[in-house]
Amino acid sequence: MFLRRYLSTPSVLRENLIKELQLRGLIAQISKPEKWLVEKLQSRDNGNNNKVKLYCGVDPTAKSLHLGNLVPLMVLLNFYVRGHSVVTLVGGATGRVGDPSGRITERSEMATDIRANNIEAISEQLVRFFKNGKKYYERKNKHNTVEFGEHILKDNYSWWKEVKMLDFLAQYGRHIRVQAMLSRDSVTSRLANQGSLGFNEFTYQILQAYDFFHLYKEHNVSIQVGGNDQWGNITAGLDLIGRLEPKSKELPAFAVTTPLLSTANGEKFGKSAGNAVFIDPEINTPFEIFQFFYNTEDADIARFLQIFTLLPRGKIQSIVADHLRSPHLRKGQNILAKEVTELLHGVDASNEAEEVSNVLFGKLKRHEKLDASRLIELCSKARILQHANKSENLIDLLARLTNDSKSAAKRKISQGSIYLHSDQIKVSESLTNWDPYLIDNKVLLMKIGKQKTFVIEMK
Ligand SMILES: Nc1ncnc2c1ncn2[C@@H]1O[C@H](COP(=O)(O)OP(=O)(O)OP(=O)(O)O)[C@@H](O)[C@H]1O
Ligand SMILES: N[C@@H](Cc1ccc(O)cc1)C(=O)O
Repeated sequence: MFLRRYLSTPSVLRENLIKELQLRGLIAQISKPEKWLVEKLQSRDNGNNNKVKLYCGVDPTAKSLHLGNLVPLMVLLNFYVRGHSVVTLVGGATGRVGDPSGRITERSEMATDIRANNIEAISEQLVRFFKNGKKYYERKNKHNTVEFGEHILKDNYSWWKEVKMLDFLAQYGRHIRVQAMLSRDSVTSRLANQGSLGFNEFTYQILQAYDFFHLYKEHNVSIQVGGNDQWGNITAGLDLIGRLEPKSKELPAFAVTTPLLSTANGEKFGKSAGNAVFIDPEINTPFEIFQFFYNTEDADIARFLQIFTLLPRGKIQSIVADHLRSPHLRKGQNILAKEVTELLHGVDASNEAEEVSNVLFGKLKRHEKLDASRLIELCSKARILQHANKSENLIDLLARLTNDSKSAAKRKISQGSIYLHSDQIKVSESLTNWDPYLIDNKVLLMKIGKQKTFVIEMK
């Protein structure tokens, strides 16, 4: 019986989860005693029912989660598809105070109605992320029975609204040590850089510490996951749990942090740095998510596949090996882009994004039949459809699309770098009638230079 169950378990479940996450590059730090956690998860992986509960929080400082936030959420997803329950927390209370971690300047105050909208939008995204993640994993593991955990959504305002300041100080104040608070990176780095730090931001760590304590005490949530900038806040929670909860001897609590995803010049990818790619399709379309990953450097393909997908590591190795045999075909980037778009927005959105990308980046076969209505539909969804009037001449259209001068447009034409219908027809300045080049008499594909193709609806 046990053997049968073991054999029908996806191979990925049989590896120790912590080791698996480390190999996937998803772990920066784990608090001690790491061995306890590894052994507990090992016994679950061996078929025992040893589940853990873990949580990750996000403050409602924007209307949407972004790709950086997905890194710790992918840790939760890896646990969830192995039957562990995960809690995601929206910081309705903490969002009012402002986390100083990883920031050199103070946060400005946010209007109450904007915060309320953000809480609602982020809560929906968190629910959708685990719903889509479940479907995604089921599609990839059709032949195995998978046991998912539970996803629970919380807003920390639901307990903070009951807490009275005097009671809190009397009951917990002595257990929160100022020396430890002063030594947290978020505080020392701000003060060292002569940045100002209000009492609100200084006390933020207490709020997050108490959240962990509350979830541990009331719901046995014993692991908190966050990006590595959250280490101080999470370990503040461990201190409080260790001081106040007798059961922490048998059920130790843990901090698990992920590396921070950064840009090529080392900046944390996120809202504060202003370089975030959001998962809300109203802000960044599925096509833009696809495009973001399609532009991954060769050296990052394996890393991103390990972090942002649930593909087994063996499969990732073979994808990368295949990619490196002919990197110019961008097969690795294409698989990465498809997988992440599918995980976030579903199979249809992912296929559509790939279709648009094939049109834009010249992967059309010479005689491939294109349907103008479908092009219009897909490209307007991707928000890249251009419009022109058939009476507009080539030079004006070109100058408008490239946001450049007419003389620059003329130069491009004389250099022979403008093609119609992707790269099939080189354009000369004498072109006056668009009709012979239109798809179904409606759509023009114009490629400018080596890279970019414009899809233009002609009226
Ligand atoms: N670039 C990133 N890489 C990995 N984790 C990240 C990244 N950005 C945010 N996170 C993590 O996502 C979680 C939620 O972060 P948060 O809502 O503060 O986002 P943020 O972009 O860091 O926001 P802000 O810039 O306003 O601080 C935290 O655990 C944080 O460490
Ligand atoms: N401090 C976290 C969000 C958070 C809030 C409350 C928590 O209990 C946990 C995490 C961040 O800014 O990224």
